[in-house]
Amino acid sequence: MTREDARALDRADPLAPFRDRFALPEGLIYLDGNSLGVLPRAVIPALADTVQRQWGERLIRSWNEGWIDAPQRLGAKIAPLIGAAADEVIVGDTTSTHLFKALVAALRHDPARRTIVSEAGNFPTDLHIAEGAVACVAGTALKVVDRADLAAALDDDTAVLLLTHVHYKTAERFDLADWTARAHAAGALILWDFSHSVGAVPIDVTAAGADMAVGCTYKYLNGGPGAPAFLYVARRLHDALANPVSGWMGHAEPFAFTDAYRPAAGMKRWLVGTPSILAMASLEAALDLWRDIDLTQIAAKSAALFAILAEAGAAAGLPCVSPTDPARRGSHISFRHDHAYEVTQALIARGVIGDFRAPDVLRLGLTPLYLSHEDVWRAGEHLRDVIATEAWRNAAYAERNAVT
Ligand SMILES: Cc1ncc(COP(=O)(O)O)c(C=O)c1O
Ligand SMILES: Nc1c(O)cccc1C(=O)C[C@H](N)C(=O)O
Repeated sequence: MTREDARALDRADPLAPFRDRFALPEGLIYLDGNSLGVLPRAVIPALADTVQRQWGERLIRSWNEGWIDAPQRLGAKIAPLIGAAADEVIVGDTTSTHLFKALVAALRHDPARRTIVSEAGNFPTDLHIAEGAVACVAGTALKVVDRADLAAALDDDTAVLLLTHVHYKTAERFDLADWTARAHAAGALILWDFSHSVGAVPIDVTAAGADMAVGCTYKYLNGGPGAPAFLYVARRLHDALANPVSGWMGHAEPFAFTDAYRPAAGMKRWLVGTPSILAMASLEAALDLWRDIDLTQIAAKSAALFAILAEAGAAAGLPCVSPTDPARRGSHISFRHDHAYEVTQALIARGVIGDFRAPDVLRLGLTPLYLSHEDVWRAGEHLRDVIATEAWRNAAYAERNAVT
């Protein structure tokens, strides 16, 4: 791949016009959109309006002018990105909180089933929250096994299988329909974490028959730091599952101010307390970008960007830990190196922002909406140079940051 080849791909790229809709810092090649997405330009006026007019002028009246329905309205905007119906998704809280609510609900669904099954090496919060959930439901347990042992771990004691669709470190992707069917064959529910797949790969929860899913919105959906997360529950389970964090926003009549809790119908029962409207406003403006986007174009461009870095990594002699088959991975590429931390820092010093995941992974996010093929080609050239010249052996690059 030459720079000219990359430029030719950019000229033919149907997603190229979206780049201008993001405030990309000058001179930076940003390969960390899988951790914190770039600021969409539309967020700036949307936040200004929310602060100055909605909060500043309309004040409390704004609750009746769009704020109170924001969780459902934003859920309906996320729904097409995961193949759900508009009324099957709600936005609010964090991914961690949604995981807790969904896991406890699943454990209480069928008291004869007492186990959560999940994967060793899953993103830590998923396992930590699962640990917390079983501690809250007497007689239940968490079974964490290697990926190769997951199928054998499912049995008639499994209440719920918790899987992260795309692995945060390696980018390995579970087959959504296949693993949903396996959980169902064992009589269990399935809960998917789409944090690394929503906006990165096509998802169809309806076709797969998935039960529940959660996901964060600050990565590929560019909702902003700490943007509210989403929860999907299949409509057939809406009445059957109960939110254990029974707050007033999930009440059937929050403004009746009654003492006793009575859950709302549909997804509204999964709400807890007052949502952060400023965070919702930022996310909503970011979600509106997705209205006209064809996810198959996202997948095709992601594969093309991956191929560029895979070639550069191979030329540098770096082992790639991400699957070679695009259908079996998400939208980042990870390489192994004994000094991956220092390599990451050396790249950052050159204006190529990726991240390090302990103990030895260099992770580079490929966000088709705002990266050009030429950006990624240039990142590949820097990577080759940092490895070939051993530029990473600079003592300054070994100093550890709090957030890596
Ligand atoms: C798979 C996965 N789940 C959950 C989270 C985060 O959860 P929260 O937004 O609650 O911090 C992340 C990343 O931060 C993640 O990669
Ligand atoms: N959520 C994050 C945060 O609050 C600070 C730093 C990084 C993050 C992340 O998103 C980490 C990310 N989930 C990962 O896959 O590593």
